[in-house]
Amino acid sequence: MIGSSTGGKASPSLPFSTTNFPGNLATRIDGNEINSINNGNASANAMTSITKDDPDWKSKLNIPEKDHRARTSDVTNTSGHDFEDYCLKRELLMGIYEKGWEKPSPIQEHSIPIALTGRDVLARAKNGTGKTGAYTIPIVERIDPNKNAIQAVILVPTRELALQTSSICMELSKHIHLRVMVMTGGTSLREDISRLQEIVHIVIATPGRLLDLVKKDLAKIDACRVIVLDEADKLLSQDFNHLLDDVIFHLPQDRQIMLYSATFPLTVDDFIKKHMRNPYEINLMEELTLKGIESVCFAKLSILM
Ligand SMILES: Nc1ncnc2c1ncn2[C@@H]1O[C@H](COP(=O)(O)OP(=O)(O)OP(=O)(O)O)[C@@H](O)[C@H]1O
Repeated sequence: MIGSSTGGKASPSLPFSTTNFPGNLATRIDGNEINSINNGNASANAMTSITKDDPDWKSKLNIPEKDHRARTSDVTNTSGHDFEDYCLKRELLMGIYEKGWEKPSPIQEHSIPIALTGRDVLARAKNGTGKTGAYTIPIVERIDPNKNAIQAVILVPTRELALQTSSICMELSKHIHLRVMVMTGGTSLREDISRLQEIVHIVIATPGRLLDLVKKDLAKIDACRVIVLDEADKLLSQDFNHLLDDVIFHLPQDRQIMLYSATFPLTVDDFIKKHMRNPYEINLMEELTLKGIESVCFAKLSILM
């Protein structure tokens, strides 16, 4: 095992402060309400004052108050990229800036440009360093809102993480007509089935519920070309491991797989070898700084440790 798990999502000691997270819907509304949100409405209202070619669009954004609290080097030690460097849609940039994110964090700098190319990604970074943005930004960029199909699946180990992730995803895409669905165990299956009759572009799910709906042929993921495993170490633990092979089996051959985690224990190796193709590796953990070293396989590192 390369390192030990640092536990779940955001906590007060994490590199980015999280306490004033402006739109933390996950703490205010439950999954069913999230499921029914239509980002399109927010978009229609907000877009009336900013036209597509408006050169002053940035100055008209509704930017939250700046957070002046101290941040650790995990998030400040960047190469100086701007979100605009990645040629993202104007509407997505608006969502990013209105979330209060001025510049990409290191994991976002490493991940976004590669993920945008469709290549598989294997990323290791501490909790709270912006991993969610590192994969949701390229996913939102590549979704076609006019196509009525599940185009991306984000798998997480718990319902709480699914809700947190969906709230970030919806905030970032609030100016785009995207439909995000949370699909987790412990909720009404019937409501999920009825929600699936409507348009869904992005599914954020725990593996068991997703697989259940896929096997019943209610959730169709045969056109889904991107899958993310967030907290991949937990998803590929013995509890879930067997489910993941099954989920991947239902995806098209031509798909992108991205793994994000603070740790990559040996249990992840099998999955990487079996399903991933020449993944681009990112490792931002201090004890394994790989700056300037290319193609170092996590598997080899784990043997050395
Ligand atoms: N580029 C950015 N600029 C400023 N704040 C950011 C940026 N990216 C993410 N954040 C904020 O940092 C906090 C932590 O981000 P996030 O939850 O994505 O981290 P994470 O690495 O996914 O953590 P975990 O592994 O615990 O899920 C959130 O409040 C998020 O809004």
